[in-house]
Amino acid sequence: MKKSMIFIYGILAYVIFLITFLYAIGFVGNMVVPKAIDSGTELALLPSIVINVILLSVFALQHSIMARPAFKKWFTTIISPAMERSTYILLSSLALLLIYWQWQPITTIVWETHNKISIILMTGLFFLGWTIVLLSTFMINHFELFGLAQIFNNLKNRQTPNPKFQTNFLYKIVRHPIMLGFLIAFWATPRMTVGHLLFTIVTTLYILVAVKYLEEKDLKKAIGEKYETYQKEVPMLIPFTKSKKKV
Ligand SMILES: C[S@@+](CC[C@H](N)C(=O)[O-])C[C@H]1O[C@@H](n2cnc3c(N)ncnc32)[C@H](O)[C@@H]1O
Repeated sequence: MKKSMIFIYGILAYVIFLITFLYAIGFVGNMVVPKAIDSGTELALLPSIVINVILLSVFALQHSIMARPAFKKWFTTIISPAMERSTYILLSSLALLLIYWQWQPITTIVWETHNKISIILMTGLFFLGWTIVLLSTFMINHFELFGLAQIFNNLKNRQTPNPKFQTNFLYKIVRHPIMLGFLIAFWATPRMTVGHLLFTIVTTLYILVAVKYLEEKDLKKAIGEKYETYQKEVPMLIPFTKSKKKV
């Protein structure tokens, strides 16, 4: 494909990702967007659970399979390496849009607070979580993470350097601040329904498994001893739970 076409494709993929990311805040927070986690007509409990778990599994499978080095190696034999990351974020965004579209609300309340201070605290934590997610992408490399560096370098006939292993800012406090941000944003709510809780439990389990058994395995293989030292010194997700000096 022509370099200019790849560039336009990558920009489009990034714009779709940005819209999907912003929609996620409204979807999980039950605010602003037309279809949120607790809105819509309710089905019976069992079909709702089955549909929702299938939707989350589609995202988890797409996200995990396409992120593995072996898959990327094969995939870049059929598409330009410059398009690989953009395609990954585009398909992740489509999987998320499918969740927003087909999500079945289950609105039985698990917890709810009417206390003003608790509502402010929970809502503040919710936005803090999303802020941590966004800021952390810049701490590793936002432009490389979302394919923009790859399409720009390709357009300019330049090689994109291999991603750098980062241990700066929030990456000094936990090894996975992006995932920590998501966990905070998903759990912190003044009004938790069964549907929201199902979403939160499944995504929490997915994050724990994907980070520990997939991402860290690949990072250890790629970075080696330096990553093992990082694992010993910096906690995975819960800040200040390791006594050793930080890297
Ligand atoms: C969606 S990001 C999530 C990063 C990390 N798990 C987090 O929660 O902050 C996934 C990409 O980040 C990369 N990555 C993870 N830790 C990194 C680090 N410390 N420095 C640079 N890249 C990292 C992984 O190789 C993967 O390509």
